[in-house]
Amino acid sequence: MDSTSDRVAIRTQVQVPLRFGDGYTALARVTTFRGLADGQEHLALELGDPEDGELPLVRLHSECLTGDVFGSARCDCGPQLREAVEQIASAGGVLLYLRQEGRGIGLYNKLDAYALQDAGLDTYEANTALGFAEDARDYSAAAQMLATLGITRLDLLTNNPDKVGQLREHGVAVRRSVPTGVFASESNLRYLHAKAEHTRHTILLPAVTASAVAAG
Ligand SMILES: Nc1nc2c(ncn2[C@@H]2O[C@H](COP(=O)(O)OP(=O)(O)OP(=O)(O)O)[C@@H](O)[C@H]2O)c(=O)[nH]1
Ligand SMILES: [Zn+2]
Repeated sequence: MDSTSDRVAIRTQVQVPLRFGDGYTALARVTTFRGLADGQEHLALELGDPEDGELPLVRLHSECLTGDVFGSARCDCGPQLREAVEQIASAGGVLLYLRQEGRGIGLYNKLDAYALQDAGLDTYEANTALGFAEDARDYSAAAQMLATLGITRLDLLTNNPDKVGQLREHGVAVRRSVPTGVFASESNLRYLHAKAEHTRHTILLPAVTASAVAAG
């Protein structure tokens, strides 16, 4: 852990009851922080309680306004977020909601990348065509948040090996990664294939069809 973690502190903790459209409810303790490395307004949602001797289940969820809020079918973020809340509330753990829209390039740039994808580039090629890294996310602040909450050992809900690797580099003991569901549809199949092939996300997918390619 780098020395900036020493300066990170809890700013506020509040209880937020969550209620989803289908009636599912959960109670979250939401924590905000002072002094995070990247200065962003990241949130921690603590849900449930791990059984004695069990490790907390943790998800680093990267913000996706279009998927998380509006239900965009271009990606799998919305269903992953909902699944994560349920799994963590059941197992006990924390969801870090990280303000890393568009894999760290921001919302407008992500939408520019969508336009390039509609012209034929894949999700990573579109980032580089815009002058960004393929994936600009850095999980230092996430490691600081976990340390501040006293979480040093955990199971990580993800298919992304980079999240596991970066957390371990920051001294977090990730025991194992727990795969998320695969929420494939015709609209997001090409995007999911690019993640599996390009950044080695551990997701098993059906073959891309001609109509899925057209859908981007
Ligand atoms: N730049 C860019 N960002 C995207 C695109 N589609 C989704 N995102 C962003 O990608 C982030 C989610 O990352 P993913 O690569 O889908 O999944 P992950 O978080 O790496 O992996 P999991 O933990 O397994 O879900 C969110 O911040 C989305 O806004 C895209 O086409 N271009
Ligand atoms: Zn998304």
